[in-house]
Amino acid sequence: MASADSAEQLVCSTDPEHPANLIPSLCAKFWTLGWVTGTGGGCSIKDDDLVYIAPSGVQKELIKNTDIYVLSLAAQEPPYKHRTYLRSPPRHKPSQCTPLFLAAFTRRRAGCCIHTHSQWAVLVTLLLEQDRRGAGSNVFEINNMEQIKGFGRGLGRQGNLGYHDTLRIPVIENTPHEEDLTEFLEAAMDEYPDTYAVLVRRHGVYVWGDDVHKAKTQCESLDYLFQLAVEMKKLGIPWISNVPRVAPERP
Ligand SMILES: CSC[C@@H](O)[C@@H](O)C(=O)COP(=O)(O)O
Ligand SMILES: [Zn+2]
Repeated sequence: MASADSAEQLVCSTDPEHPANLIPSLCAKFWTLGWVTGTGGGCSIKDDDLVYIAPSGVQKELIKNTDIYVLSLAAQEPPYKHRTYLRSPPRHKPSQCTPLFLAAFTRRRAGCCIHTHSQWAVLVTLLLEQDRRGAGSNVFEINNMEQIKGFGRGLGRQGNLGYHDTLRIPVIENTPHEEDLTEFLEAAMDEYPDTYAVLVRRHGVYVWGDDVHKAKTQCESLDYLFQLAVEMKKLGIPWISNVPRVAPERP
């Protein structure tokens, strides 16, 4: 661990964009959306080699910068089960989501990963569970929706998805302990190399992005689409439609 002074400096900044300040302010916003309620959910930010992590089992909307754990990614050994920290506040433990956040940082070169317990995400996994008819039910698919344009095409690919593209978000089964989700999340990342999110059945969703802005806007777009999908299901409207690709004729 770093000396007490240097460990403090890792989280003390007057810059609101500093990760140790951003995690508390983002979590406070996410709480108002019902994403991190009752201590569930959270987010983590990677800045160069440093990873900033919230404490476990605390009210996420009340976190302070001094509650934040910090580790050096380069100093960790895969599969990241045993981790060493540059800054480790003694009052708590680092988030149980840490190995899942690290999977997004190492496998997807993400700069930020958000985990929500949004009820819309959970409902989508329940609807897919009910519809289970073969392998297709382990993926959420939707097309021909403007908000799909809020998603990147995938790691190393330029631009965003188009209106007619199909957005696919894989679903993994929940496990009794959060850390045990890691290998299933990694397998879903391998199977869907372009995805920026993985749903967890009856639990929530992990969403990441190249930076905080992209992770946040993709998470917002996804939550919008999950809510829309639940309402569409109630109205009997399919998530995949065959809207013609030709532009309508001008009047
Ligand atoms: C309401 S408890 C939820 C936890 O088990 C877990 O799913 C979670 O999202 C948050 O874990 P935490 O270790 O508090 O960061
Ligand atoms: Zn969770």
